[in-house]
Amino acid sequence: MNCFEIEGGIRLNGEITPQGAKNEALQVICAVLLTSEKVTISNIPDIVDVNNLIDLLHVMGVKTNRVTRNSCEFQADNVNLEFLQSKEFKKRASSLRGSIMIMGPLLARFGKAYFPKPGGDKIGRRRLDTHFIGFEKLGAKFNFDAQDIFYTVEASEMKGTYMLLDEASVTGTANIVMAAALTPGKTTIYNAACEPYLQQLCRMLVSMGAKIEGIGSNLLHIEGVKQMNGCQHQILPDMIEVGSFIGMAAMTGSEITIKDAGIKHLGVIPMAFERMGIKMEIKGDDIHIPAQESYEIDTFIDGSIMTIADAPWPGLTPDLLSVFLVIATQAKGSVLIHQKMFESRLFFVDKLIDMGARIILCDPHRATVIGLNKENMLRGAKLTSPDIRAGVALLIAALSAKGKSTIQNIEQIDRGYQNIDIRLQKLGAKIKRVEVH
Ligand SMILES: CC(=O)N[C@H]1[C@@H](OP(=O)(O)OP(=O)(O)OC[C@H]2O[C@@H](n3ccc(=O)[nH]c3=O)[C@H](O)[C@@H]2O)O[C@H](CO)[C@@H](O)[C@@H]1O
Ligand SMILES: C=C(OP(=O)(O)O)C(=O)O
Repeated sequence: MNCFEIEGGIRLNGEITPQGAKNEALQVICAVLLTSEKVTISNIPDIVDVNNLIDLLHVMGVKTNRVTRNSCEFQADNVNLEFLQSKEFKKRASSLRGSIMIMGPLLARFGKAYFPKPGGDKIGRRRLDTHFIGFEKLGAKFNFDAQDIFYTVEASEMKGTYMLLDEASVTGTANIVMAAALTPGKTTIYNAACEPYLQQLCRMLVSMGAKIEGIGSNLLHIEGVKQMNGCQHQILPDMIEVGSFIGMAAMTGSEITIKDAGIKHLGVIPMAFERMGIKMEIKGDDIHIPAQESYEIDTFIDGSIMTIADAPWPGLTPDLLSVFLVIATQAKGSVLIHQKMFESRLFFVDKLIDMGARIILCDPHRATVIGLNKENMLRGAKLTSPDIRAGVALLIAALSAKGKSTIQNIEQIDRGYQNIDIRLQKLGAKIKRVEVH
């Protein structure tokens, strides 16, 4: 297990380019299973989760050719379905969450799909009902082996239908869309998730020959096709990285330019940071964050305390709430952070409190933060990263804090942020990766 050692309180300066989006990469890489033809994907982030997924496809028999570290050719013309029952499959597939999205393509193309307990962040209950109810609506038979925690779907015949999803699940929608793309007849999905990840997946599927209408909305119409062809696809910049860098600049009082940020795909993210008092200038597709001595959290129009809450797209992504929480600790003013979707994502506030932050954890979903207005710096501390986004929030806290911090369990951060230490060093951060034996 490695850890980061960080000497905090240093202003950063310079340019940083976001990696390709982790959550889009996981979707579009699973989509290569829909065709026997070659699919080339570029701007793939070189991160643990994505590399594990590529390795999983490879051992399933998909030809993978890494043209560069960030682009890869895939050809799923000889998928080994027997492997899906093996111990090795279970081990590899459960090392991440996104691999659940191999199920939709496998079901539609081969009539069966299996999956063990998915991995990913332990941030509360993360049910998969939406995925399987959707598959069942398309005609699949579902079985759950509770002893082994093993999910099976099989179908001899599937047919398009209307379905209203019980919740706008991101990976659930992706799975159902991919299955419907190759299912005869018309499928209508209402209450579909429509994050940029899904919009990108749908655009990719269309370029593979799928017939999809309503992309970007919560009402998708899919006319199943018999087969799909190869394509080339480029992954968007990672909006969660963009948000993390905006927060990092504000918290450390640094002047940073985020290059090629994919601004038109950021939705309400820039607006939400502006309501936290953070100044930003948009220059073409770059975001320039000037050095700010302080930033003041807005109130609502009636003067009541601001709430930053997550919601399915086009609402604010839950994956940035930990970053909003951490930057609020040094803002002027107060804010209620309301993490509606996940029930165990806010417990890391204990660590921020140890560092000197003023936070009241009201319940597992809500934390009130009373900003210190940079009058008292946070103190360096020994920290452990409980999940990917809390990990990056603690990293931001450590960069801004007085003195030295260590962050353990950085595998969580590496799961989603490409060479983060090296990229931050280029901005002047004193961050060192230390191998712990
Ligand atoms: C690999 C991947 O892409 N992971 C993302 C994906 O996970 P994932 O697809 O697993 O998350 P889901 O969208 O299924 O659900 C996330 C959580 O929100 C709840 N929920 C969801 C929709 C809704 O309308 N109401 C509601 O309460 C669910 O019960 C669950 O607890 O989407 C999440 C929500 O954006 C992100 O945090 C994850 O980073
Ligand atoms: C929760 C996340 O990832 P995963 O769904 O892979 O656990 C995330 O990216 O913030």
